[in-house]
Amino acid sequence: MKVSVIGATGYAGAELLRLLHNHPEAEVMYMTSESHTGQPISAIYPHLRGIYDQKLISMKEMDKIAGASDVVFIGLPHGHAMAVGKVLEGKSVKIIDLGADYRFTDTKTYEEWYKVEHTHKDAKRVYGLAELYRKDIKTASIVGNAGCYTTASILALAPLVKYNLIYIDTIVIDAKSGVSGAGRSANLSNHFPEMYDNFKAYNVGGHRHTPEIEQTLSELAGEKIVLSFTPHLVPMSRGILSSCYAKLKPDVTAEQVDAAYEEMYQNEFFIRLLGRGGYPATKEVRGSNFCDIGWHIDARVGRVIALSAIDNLVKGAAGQAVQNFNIICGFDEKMGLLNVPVYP
Ligand SMILES: NC(=O)C1=CN([C@@H]2O[C@H](COP(=O)(O)OP(=O)(O)OC[C@H]3O[C@@H](n4cnc5c(N)ncnc54)[C@H](OP(=O)(O)O)[C@@H]3O)[C@@H](O)[C@H]2O)C=CC1
Ligand SMILES: CC(=O)N[C@@H](CCC(=O)OP(=O)(O)O)C(=O)O
Repeated sequence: MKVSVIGATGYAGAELLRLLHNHPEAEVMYMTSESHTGQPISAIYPHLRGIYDQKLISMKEMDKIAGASDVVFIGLPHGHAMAVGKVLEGKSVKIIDLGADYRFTDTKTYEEWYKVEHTHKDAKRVYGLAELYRKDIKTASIVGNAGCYTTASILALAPLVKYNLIYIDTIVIDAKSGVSGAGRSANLSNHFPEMYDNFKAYNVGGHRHTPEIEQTLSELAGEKIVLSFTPHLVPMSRGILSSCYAKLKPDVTAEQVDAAYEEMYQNEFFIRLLGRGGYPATKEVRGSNFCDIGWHIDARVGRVIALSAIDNLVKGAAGQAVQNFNIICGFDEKMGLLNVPVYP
């Protein structure tokens, strides 16, 4: 399959190139950048030297890109993928957007949280969280790859919601991310002295991943879920650890909770269940497409605490995009994604 990467100079785009290099069925045709057009990608990312030395082109050359590609991956900041989607409309090219433009079934919610007008409202899109929407992704033309915090949090909570084990109005998510989650463009919070040896929450009560998590969990529950989500910035490069709390319904046993996780994920290669009492760690998934999940019952207060760890750039972005690519192309879902986590 011929693929191109729009926004190849971002952390997500570069990670995608790393994974595509190991994909036996993917051939990278074009990669784009607006600020480094004409330069080889390896001049921006020296770790790609000798692997990808082709020159970056502008996404203004979209006709050329579309003509040469079966699938276009988009790694642009939110608000920018819609324009690409519109240009590619009607062409026989599938889109996998790593940003948020195509993640919402209700574009009003997108506009409300992202403060951007949605200019491609009628696009038929599928939410790109493979473990839950695999069947729809198979035939999709536009996949809105799930977000990073959302992937970790939804996967940790889904069995509890699906099997009706918790009070859905008691969900609290406390998530922590490495700094690469904020992208490569520097802002003050990513500046080394601000971030290093520091640990802080941000966007409390208003992070834009809140409605994305609510959208999927509500679909699973069959009723509207609202929840609290608090993200934190941790001084590490990669990784997300999500700690999710909820009140268990009366008489729900620990064994029922165990059975829910096992039943829901028994055939999911990328979900590694650490079981009741398990402690996932970001380093144990680093560089891989795995999502590790453990859960605990705090019987004293009647709560379940589900913990999940992912690499934000892999299962939270580029790896998930490749998983979705495999699904829409009819390949084995694991193709190009069998790399072992990098440890220590
Ligand atoms: N980082 C992560 O962990 C995750 C990121 N994502 C999503 O992936 C997308 C890319 O994120 P990430 O790689 O981290 O971001 P970066 O800031 O690292 O990269 C952004 C990319 O977009 C391009 N770009 C920036 N502004 C514009 C613009 N105005 N017009 C056209 N191109 C532009 C840049 O190219 P140029 O060379 O031209 O400057 C660069 O290639 C975002 O939507 C993000 O939300 C999703 C999940 C996780
Ligand atoms: C640490 C950090 O800053 N993370 C980003 C979220 C990651 C991201 O890129 O958002 P999407 O998954 O929606 O694409 C943030 O909180 O804005």
